[in-house]
Amino acid sequence: MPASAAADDAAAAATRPAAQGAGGNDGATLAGRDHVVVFPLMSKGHMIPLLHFAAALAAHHGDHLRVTLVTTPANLAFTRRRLPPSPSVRVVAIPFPAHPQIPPGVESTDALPSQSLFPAFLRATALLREPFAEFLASLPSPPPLVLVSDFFLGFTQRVADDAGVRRLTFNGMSPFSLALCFTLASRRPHVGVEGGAEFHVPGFPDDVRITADEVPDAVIQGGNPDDPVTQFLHDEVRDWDHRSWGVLVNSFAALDGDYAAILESFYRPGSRAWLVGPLFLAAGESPETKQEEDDDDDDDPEGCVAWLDERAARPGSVVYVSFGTQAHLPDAQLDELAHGLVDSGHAFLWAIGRSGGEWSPPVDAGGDGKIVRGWVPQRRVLSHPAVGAFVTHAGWNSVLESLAAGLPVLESPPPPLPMLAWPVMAEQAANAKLVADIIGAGVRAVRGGGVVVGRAEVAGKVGRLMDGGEEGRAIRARAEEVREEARAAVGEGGASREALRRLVDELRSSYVVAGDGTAAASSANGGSGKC
Ligand SMILES: O=c1ccn([C@@H]2O[C@H](COP(=O)(O)OP(=O)(O)O[C@H]3O[C@H](CO)[C@@H](O)[C@H](O)[C@H]3O)[C@@H](O)[C@H]2O)c(=O)[nH]1
Repeated sequence: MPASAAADDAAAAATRPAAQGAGGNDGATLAGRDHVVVFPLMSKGHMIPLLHFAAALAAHHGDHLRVTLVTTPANLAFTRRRLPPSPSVRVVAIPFPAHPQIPPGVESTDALPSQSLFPAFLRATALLREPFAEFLASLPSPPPLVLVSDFFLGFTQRVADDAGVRRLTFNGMSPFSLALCFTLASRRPHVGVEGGAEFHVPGFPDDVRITADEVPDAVIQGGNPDDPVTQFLHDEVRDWDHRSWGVLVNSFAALDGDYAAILESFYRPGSRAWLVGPLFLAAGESPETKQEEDDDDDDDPEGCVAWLDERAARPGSVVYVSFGTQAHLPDAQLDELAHGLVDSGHAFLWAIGRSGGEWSPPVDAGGDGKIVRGWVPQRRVLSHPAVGAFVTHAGWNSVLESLAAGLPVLESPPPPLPMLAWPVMAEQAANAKLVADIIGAGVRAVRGGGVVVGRAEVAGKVGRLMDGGEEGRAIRARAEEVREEARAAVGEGGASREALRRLVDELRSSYVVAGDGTAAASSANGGSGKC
């Protein structure tokens, strides 16, 4: 273990001489692997689902598996709050590497002073390779059953290979969006297609048609060799991610499992996509949800729930607005959004976070508009009866949380919220397509390179969702069906619960021990197969 690493408890510091190695290919170490190491990217949209994955393992496999969550010191408090107080789960912190462009103490993407520092942040995380390898080597024998790590942490594949440990990659996206982004990036069917013209994506169902302005930014940027994130992915991720033993996916078969096979085709032969979500439901009653019930002030520093409680007498009267933890809108767009919300005539709660910077609203909504720059307990907000619609950037966690709002805490939650899906960056355009056109759980904001969505569109679409008309009712009914499918997926015998059980079983049986006690398989992650 690195000398400077902090451990959650004394047991976490258990070490063994490096000479015993973590290679794991001697017969004795192959049996009895019961340790899962989880290493999320330090970015809320990526961390939260993996914390829920750790909680799900503890809830359903805690009697025979141990989980170690790896993070950095400034993320410890956030991490601990979301993990169950189970003896089978512990947290280890590795110091965040010094980097000339990243201010000391900034260890999560949402704390970056500017989104332009995201590439530098990623470069800093790549410096965790050595301390992480030391940590893995310090673990007592036998080596871990699996390393579950974010795809941005490409070095973890190399460390896992060296240690003889299988690696599951996780990037927080849905099978639909991953399949779409990978196919567009490799086959490029969008190239040369004029503005509004529809085209077919190879391998996708015939009735799924895409237009050029729906192509996710991640694909557009990926085609630009000067883009610093593209360069990082090229240098540190691409050749490693596709060698993973499998892909952990925060979705469920009934929602977009049809795209899993396309996704799998981009990984080494035999690699499987494991749909075990929605992870916040698979985690069950976590400390997080219990805190939610206890009205924990730390999780609601701005008093959002109390503000909504004051409006509880008018169910469905508030629009909730959030663009997640990474998207930044230009001031001109924030102005139009503010005007549009006020013009809609509905009360709104807007979680603007740090992305609001120094911006101040050009219109005064009086007591009917609350703009919040601190943390918002989003899952509580989404299930609050006063809230009637969700204006969202369509980050995948937000989409799932909206579709399954109210679960698992409320037995009979209010109808899920119709979404105005307003993609800003990354794969969000694909999520918006799924939400609005394929699932039918919302409508989309018109987007397009640099185009500001105008106040009239905001007011009009919010009005359509809030005003109790046929469209809003149909969307709610569709979302309610999806919520029941999500509930069933994580329940006893459900597709996601079963996938988690099979994942654990297959990982165990994948470490084959020959009759003489030696390893029958020498490559933990299936050789050098690169797509
Ligand atoms: O004040 C806040 C802010 C965020 N959240 C939570 O933070 C998460 C945010 O995740 P998400 O909605 O997916 O948005 P991003 O943080 O923007 O997510 C990034 O990661 C996602 C998963 O890979 C991608 O889908 C997005 O495009 C990418 O921007 C959700 O669980 C929210 O509930 C809160 O609870 N309170």
